[in-house]
Amino acid sequence: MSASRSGVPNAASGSTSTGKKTFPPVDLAGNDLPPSPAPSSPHPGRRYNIATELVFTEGSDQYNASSVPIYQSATFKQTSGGGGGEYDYTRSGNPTRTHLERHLAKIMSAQRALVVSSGMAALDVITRLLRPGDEVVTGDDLYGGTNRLLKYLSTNGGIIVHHVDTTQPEKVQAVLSEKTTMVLLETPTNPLIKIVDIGRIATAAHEANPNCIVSVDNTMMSPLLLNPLDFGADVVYESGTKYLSGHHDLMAGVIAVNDLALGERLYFPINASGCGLSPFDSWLLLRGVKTLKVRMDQQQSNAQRIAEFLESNGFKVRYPGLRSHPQYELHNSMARGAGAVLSFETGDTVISERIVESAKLWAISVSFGCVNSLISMPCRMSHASIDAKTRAERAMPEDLIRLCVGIEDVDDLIDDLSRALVQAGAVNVTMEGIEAR
Ligand SMILES: Cc1ncc(COP(=O)(O)O)c(C=O)c1O
Ligand SMILES: N[C@@H](CCSC[C@H](N)C(=O)O)C(=O)O
Repeated sequence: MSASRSGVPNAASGSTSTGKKTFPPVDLAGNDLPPSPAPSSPHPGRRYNIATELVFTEGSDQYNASSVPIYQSATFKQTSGGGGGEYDYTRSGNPTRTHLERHLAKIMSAQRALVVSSGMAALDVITRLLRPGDEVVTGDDLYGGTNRLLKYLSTNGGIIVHHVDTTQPEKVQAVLSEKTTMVLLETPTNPLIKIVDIGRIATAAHEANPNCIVSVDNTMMSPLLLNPLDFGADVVYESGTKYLSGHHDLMAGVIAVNDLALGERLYFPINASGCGLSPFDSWLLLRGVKTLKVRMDQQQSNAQRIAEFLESNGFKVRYPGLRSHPQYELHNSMARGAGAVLSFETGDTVISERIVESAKLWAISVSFGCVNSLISMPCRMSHASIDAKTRAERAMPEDLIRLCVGIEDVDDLIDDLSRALVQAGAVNVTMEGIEAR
């Protein structure tokens, strides 16, 4: 059994073909290990189109169960006093979790995937690579919880965090230096739906410091629509609470890498702190992933119709599926779709509040990526942990409404939204229909 207890043996460290230094492997105590031979492919690799790969899993248990069992066991019997079992303890590794990790590695075109208890736990694990004095470069439009964790690390952990407009690579370039040990990107950003050129920023970051870890939060896209590792990212992570699971019945986080020694570094805090995903949630997530494509196809086509409906009625809509999005071309050069989250402004916070409260089919909830549609006001909900002064500095409109589109009948969703817009006084009703005030 490997040192990882998670199904993937240690890999050799050294330099990549781009000259980028990689991490040496570590043992269970976190000590550096001498390089070991690179393993043969740790996951079977992708052979079929994504819709097939999402549902096709290889390997099962000794009974060839069609649905991989939930190994609801904290501990595992060993073959001798010196250990010898493939698993010893679920905090360190569990067969249901391993099965999910191998499946996700394949889906994410990564050498290794790790699953943890939430998207924030994933970011927490990644930021444990940082040391006091390290510099992080990140965006000025970020999920509120990401902003909160980075603020905590800068206040209490001696980490210097630079928030810049990551849509402008020259602004990123201006703060990059050999002290930059991590770049954290979101694209599209939550909630302003700004697009970030992952390849350009990853290249600049690695030029500034070959050891810099470029990490991309892929929650808004899912591996179906974007593979940040293909554009030079070192680590991709996402909240499995969203599209991957799709039913808002679990919390999960996924981390994926191509550098196996880096993967082992990331596994260490998962085992040490115990944030690995539980067997039951691993099973639920594995089940959810299988329907990712059918859900996303429907959510995305609904989102496109709704974005067009709002735009054609005079609202300023932020959605990368609209040709009017200022970074439409950039987004489509990286991604295979626009996702199902869009935001729009009404020009009046009270009117926005009334719209949110008048909608019936749209639940007033945080989160996104689920089969049912949600409506929210980010400044008061998902991003309320960013103080009002910072929100204003970062030009986050207080009246912003975020729509997270589900798989319902799109005409029902549009009818409900139109009724809410009229009821809230957000539109003038004309002979032709409605138009933003
Ligand atoms: C873009 C983004 N990243 C990360 C997270 C964190 O995920 P989780 O809620 O699963 O911790 C969220 C939402 O919570 C998010 O919107
Ligand atoms: N009260 C929570 C808010 C979670 S927001 C969840 C999601 N990322 C979204 O953008 O809707 C908190 O403080 O973290």
